[in-house]
Amino acid sequence: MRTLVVDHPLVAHKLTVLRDETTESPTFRNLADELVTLLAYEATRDVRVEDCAIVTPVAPTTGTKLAAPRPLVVPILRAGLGMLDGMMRLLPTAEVGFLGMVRNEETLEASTYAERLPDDLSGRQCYVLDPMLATGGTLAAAIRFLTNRGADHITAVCLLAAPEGCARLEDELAGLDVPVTVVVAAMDERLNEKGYIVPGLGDAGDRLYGVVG
Ligand SMILES: O=P(O)(O)OC[C@H]1O[C@H](OP(=O)(O)OP(=O)(O)O)[C@H](O)[C@@H]1O
Ligand SMILES: O=c1cc[nH]c(=O)[nH]1
Ligand SMILES: [Mg+2]
Repeated sequence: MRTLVVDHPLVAHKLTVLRDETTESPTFRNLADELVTLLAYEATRDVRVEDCAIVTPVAPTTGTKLAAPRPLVVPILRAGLGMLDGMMRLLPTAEVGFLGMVRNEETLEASTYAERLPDDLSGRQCYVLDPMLATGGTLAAAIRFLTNRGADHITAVCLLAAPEGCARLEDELAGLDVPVTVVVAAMDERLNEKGYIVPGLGDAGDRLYGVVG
């Protein structure tokens, strides 16, 4: 597994406002959207492309286009939905599949409550969107889900990660014969006793969409 922390002053600035507890949902949503577009630029560095012939107003030439099959973007509901538009801005022709997953806040185990994905992902490049990589349980399960269906290249785009979650992911994916890259705006210090990222930004889903009971 490859982890890429995007080191850029605009990312750092926007992330700082995002973390601030006084930042309200509308601003939080806008910042998450902008941050993802910045991360997407790095995350798509190895998107598959092929040559194509075109004619400019001056001369024929060989250009580059996204290769078939189209990449699949997979936001993890709920919080990953806040990253979808920002990703699609750079990959407007990608397909989108959905995975609904929730972490039990007592056991910290992730479970899947919804799925709308192609049955066959053979040969597909997948971009998984989830703002928080905390214990890593959710992302590990999502990656397993996609590779069990045949996905052969996974890039996860996250806003924040904890070192403990990255280590677990590395462990769980050790036998996997599929390249996995995690692109993240910042690697935080640690998890607290409740499995929250420190200093983090709190519950990403709640900050985007409000507290659910
Ligand atoms: O790395 P983990 O320890 O598994 O935790 C990370 C998960 O927790 C959050 O989702 P949550 O379960 O709060 O669902 P939500 O998006 O509906 O709020 C977050 O968006 C990740 O999916
Ligand atoms: O810090 C955390 C950990 C898990 N999920 C979140 O939304 N935030
Ligand atoms: Mg949540």
